[in-house]
Amino acid sequence: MQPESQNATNGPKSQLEWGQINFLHTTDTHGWLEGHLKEQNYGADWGDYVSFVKGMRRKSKELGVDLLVVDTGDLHDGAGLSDATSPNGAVSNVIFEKLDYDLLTIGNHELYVSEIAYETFSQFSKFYGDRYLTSNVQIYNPSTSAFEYIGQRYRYFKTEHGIRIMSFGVLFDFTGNSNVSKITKGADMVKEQWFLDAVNYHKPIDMFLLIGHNPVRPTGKAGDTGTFATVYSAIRKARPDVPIQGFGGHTHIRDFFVYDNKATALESGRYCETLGWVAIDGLSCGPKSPKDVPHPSREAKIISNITLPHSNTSSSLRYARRYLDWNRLTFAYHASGSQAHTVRPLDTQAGKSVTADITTERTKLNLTSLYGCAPQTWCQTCAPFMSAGNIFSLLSTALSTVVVNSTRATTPRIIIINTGSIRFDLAKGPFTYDDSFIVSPFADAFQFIPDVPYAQAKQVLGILNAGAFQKRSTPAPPERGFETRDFAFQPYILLDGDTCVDPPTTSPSLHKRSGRTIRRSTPSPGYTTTDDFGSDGDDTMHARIPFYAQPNDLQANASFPADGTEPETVDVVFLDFIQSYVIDALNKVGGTYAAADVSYYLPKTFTTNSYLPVFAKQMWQAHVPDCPVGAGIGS
Ligand SMILES: Nc1ccn([C@@H]2O[C@H](COP(=O)(O)O)[C@@H](O)[C@H]2O)c(=O)n1
Ligand SMILES: [Zn+2]
Ligand SMILES: [Zn+2]
Repeated sequence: MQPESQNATNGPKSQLEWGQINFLHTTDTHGWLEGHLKEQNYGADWGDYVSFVKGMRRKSKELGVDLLVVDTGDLHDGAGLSDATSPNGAVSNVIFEKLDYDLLTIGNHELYVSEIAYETFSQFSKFYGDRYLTSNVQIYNPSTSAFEYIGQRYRYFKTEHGIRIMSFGVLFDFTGNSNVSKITKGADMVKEQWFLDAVNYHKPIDMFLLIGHNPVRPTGKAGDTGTFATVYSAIRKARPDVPIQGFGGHTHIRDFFVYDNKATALESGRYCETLGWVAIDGLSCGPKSPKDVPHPSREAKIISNITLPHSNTSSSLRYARRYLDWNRLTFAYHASGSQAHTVRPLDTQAGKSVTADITTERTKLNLTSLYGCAPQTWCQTCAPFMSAGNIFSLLSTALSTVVVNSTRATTPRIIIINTGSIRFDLAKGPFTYDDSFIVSPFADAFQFIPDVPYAQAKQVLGILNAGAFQKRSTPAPPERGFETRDFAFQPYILLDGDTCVDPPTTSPSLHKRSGRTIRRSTPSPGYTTTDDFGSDGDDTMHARIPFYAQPNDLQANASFPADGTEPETVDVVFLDFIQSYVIDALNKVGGTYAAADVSYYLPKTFTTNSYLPVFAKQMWQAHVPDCPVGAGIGS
């Protein structure tokens, strides 16, 4: 938890619009429940969010409207709190569960590892009961010897104010799951009898809620694994006029897509940086539109040139969408009424106790244990691939230095990793046990094929990088839904004693309200989103950060001949996660390799999470500015 007063240069631009029904949406939290300790703009923790939701539920009650809180999956792989335990999520899921979600669904990160999939089935899914939707995801249950849905296929329910909702939770066409689960492709699921029956339910449906770990924007290209358009189309064909509201995820971006004049979908970023907000008015049922607050005013108009079935009748629905930055200033401003006359404290007992739990668990897990002090910041996408500030230039050195099998140390080797194994920027200053998960969380191990003719080996990287959608790394900026985020760990400028949570003005630089004065500097770098409603969705205005697309894979070389000549043969070292792609690539250029030719280059316990700590301990022990003086170096 970071104090809201420290974040006064940027803040919410105005009150949220409230409609008859309203939604808060998280997705791809990936274990970031401690918040961003190095970026104050995303510095709230899960306890702050618990308090915020409480405040928003109270506000919705006072306004006499509905508020639903939704999450769309990917709970692990990205921070120490979720990944330093075995299995991942043993601690973080319990903290996550402090939030009384109305609807949730599963992400692909709940399905890579069988143990985690079973934990999700037996614990997480049971905790949320009929609110956990997995319309197309089943798991093998050894005690019944049958595949069973991990959660519910659908949920029909009535909101507090009487809106009758049919909801589904649909995972994209994911194929990287372990063999204990089964994912039904979206195109097949929509033909299943249970789905058709649910769409044509025997009781009235006022709104469909389509949640899913699934991008909201169809690419329109062959091989699109996103299936929201397929499910939307199936519902729309059967129910031409019923509103459909979607909440998606997986591509880690802020986005809002209009399917037709009664159907839209929101995607709310990643890593507890973004909290999504949607408000809808104009429903012919449910509560009255609330008084004394701004209302949703936008009609949904199709922007995309992708042809999908659409409603042919006019619509009375009006929408608002907003992307909130995940910090206490934002939470206090929107939930506790600081923009109105009554200012209430943000914190609740429950929220404070969650914050305390997070602190205790972080200590128990030793997450602040220090490996070394990074001399600079390296980012994923703010600088061109392999340039000085780009993380892959650092990793290329780190891989060459520490990924070495002592029995083959003098044998030339190429080391290939998928850039998607890197999940976040590496910040200047302390590089801790926690940071090792933040930057590279996976337990992917290094395998190799020995003595491959270099003539073949040197072509592998090009083939992988030219390959269609080999493994997603950083999402390429789409035509819309493109955003950037704050990488620079910018300090926020404060005035002495400034504790105000008033909204900022864009100009002039001095803002006067309630007798308090705040100096506003230029916006800090952060998300600058454009979606189907335009460029006004970000709750806090930021300066744009450059974005450079990165290739699928990175190659590092080591022990090559000192005279610059090409070796005859090399060891081809790669992550087990991309084994099949590397074998296919080698076989495309004359190789005849199979999985039987592959063995572990280093012990299986030396993973993508291991090499940076080893490198940091070797290279970053000297004191650099910004590192805590006297902090112990972790082992
Ligand atoms: N063992 C793993 C698992 C996943 N990845 C990378 O993560 C990407 C998926 O992440 P999302 O949050 O977008 O679902 C996947 O495409 C891989 O790049 C990995 O490297 N190792
Ligand atoms: Zn994700
Ligand atoms: Zn995902």
